[in-house]
Amino acid sequence: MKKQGVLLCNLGTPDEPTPKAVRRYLAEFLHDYRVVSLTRWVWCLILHGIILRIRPAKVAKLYKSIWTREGSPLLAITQRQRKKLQIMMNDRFVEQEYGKHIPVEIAMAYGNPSIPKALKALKNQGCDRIVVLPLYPQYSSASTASIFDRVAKAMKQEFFVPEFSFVGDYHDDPLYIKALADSIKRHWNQNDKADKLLFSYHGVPERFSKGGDPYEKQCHKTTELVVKELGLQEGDYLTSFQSRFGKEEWIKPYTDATLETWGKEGVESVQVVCPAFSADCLETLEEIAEENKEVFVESGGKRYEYIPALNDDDAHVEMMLALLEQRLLK
Ligand SMILES: C=CC1=C(C)c2cc3[nH]c(cc4nc(cc5[nH]c(cc1n2)c(C)c5CCC(=O)O)C(CCC(=O)O)=C4C)c(C)c3C=C
Ligand SMILES: [Fe+2]
Ligand SMILES: [Fe+2]
Repeated sequence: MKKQGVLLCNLGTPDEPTPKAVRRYLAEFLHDYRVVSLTRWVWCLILHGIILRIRPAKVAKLYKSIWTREGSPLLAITQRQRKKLQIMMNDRFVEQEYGKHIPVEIAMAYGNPSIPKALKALKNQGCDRIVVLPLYPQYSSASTASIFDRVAKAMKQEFFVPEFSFVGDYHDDPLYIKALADSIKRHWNQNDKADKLLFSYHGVPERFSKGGDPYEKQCHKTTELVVKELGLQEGDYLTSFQSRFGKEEWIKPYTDATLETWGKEGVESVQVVCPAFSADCLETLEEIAEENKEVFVESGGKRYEYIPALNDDDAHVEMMLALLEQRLLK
């Protein structure tokens, strides 16, 4: 029987909220062809000549505003998810059924802890079968597939490649949908329901959808299933896309433009949930909770609330456990 291990992956984050650390992180991230696929020499000129000279100082300030005593929220939350998942697995999974204890490691596609290091840690614990769970509910080539590439690259120099099982997406998983819907209901119990519920997902270039990336469709499906569970009617909610980067067209409608229109049209209150993010991070805590609040209020809106990501909620970790149970061999 094989010794199995689990690798939880997320996108990555700088080691410190300083221009130097942010530059290092962005350089690794933005060199990935899955993320930006312009002709290499053209992109390298833009990236090294402009972006990596200007963006790190600006973005480091934003990271400083969300940094915690445990470090970057994205990493701190992923560490908490790992800890809870390991405890739940130890409690629930009968060791004899799976051969041996199943270790859980975390890794980031860019920055630390790196995918090669985490895979080495699993290998050192004797794992010869690894389930990789990218914590991206909706598949995208810029997120999920880049993890696939990095896992494969880490194995390139190895004589022995373990057996891998790779989770592609869980955008319509019933436990994920229920956990999301319950988190929204919880928010409604603690704060009154707003005029509108905005489902804001990380955006990708339009080119992705045209090329066959199912991300946009999967985002709409997630919204459809959650609103069904919540009993919302058309007009009560909308799906939008945030975090635009660069000059090309990204999938629409844009989150900021939607909030501006709603504010101007007299919508008084809005609640925003970000189902593409399994952990709170710069894109939710700063862009959504702060920047976009300003957009809405300055356009005439009165009440604006961000509904936190599922983070290390029990229901979220239970969902991870169920996804793994479907893939771990007995
Ligand atoms: C350059 C284009 C980008 C694409 C395409 C993209 C897709 C994408 N990203 C996430 C998740 C996250 N992105 C985060 C930050 C972030 N994203 C981009 C660019 C693209 N993302 C940049 C340049 C940054 C860094 C911040 C900045 O400079 O603006 C994060 C947060 C990381 C953190 O440290 O908190 C996450 C998470 C997904 C899911 C996705 C495709 C669907
Ligand atoms: Fe380069
Ligand atoms: Fe991103």
